[in-house]
Amino acid sequence: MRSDGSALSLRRWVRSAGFAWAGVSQAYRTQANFRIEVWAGVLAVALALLLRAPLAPILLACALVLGLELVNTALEAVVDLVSPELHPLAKVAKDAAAGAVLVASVGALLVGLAVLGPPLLRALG
Ligand SMILES: Nc1ncnc2c1ncn2[C@@H]1O[C@H](COP(=O)(O)OP(=O)(O)OP(=O)(O)O)[C@@H](O)[C@H]1O
Repeated sequence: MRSDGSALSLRRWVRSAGFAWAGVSQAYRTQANFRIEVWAGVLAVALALLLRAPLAPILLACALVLGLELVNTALEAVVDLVSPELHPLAKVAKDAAAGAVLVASVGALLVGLAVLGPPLLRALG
């Protein structure tokens, strides 16, 4: 009985993960900003590996930016669904969600500079 339940939970988890991956893949295909952030993250991780810099802060910063970009994409879709016409509250919602991505991106840039800057300067100098 218990193993049947575990198998069912695993199947549900795999199914949910499939939907979640579809969301990531859809965002990559349709959102230019998401693609830029993915490749900026890949570049930062590659640099960290090359320079033997700490990887954890870079990975965390990338996950924060990409996660918030996905939330921003979801919120834009919901706003467009419920308010296809212009509305001041729709503007507040979209601008605040975009602001969250901006704040995370500036933070990620600063983390990147702090973590990768010194080893990069040593390697170049
Ligand atoms: N329904 C709306 N009512 C009022 N203002 C809106 C509405 N939709 C969009 N806006 C304004 O236009 C801006 C751009 O909205 P848009 O939906 O084009 O998103 P975006 O920032 O271009 O993102 P993306 O390029 O990912 O679609 C919003 O940040 C908001 O200020």
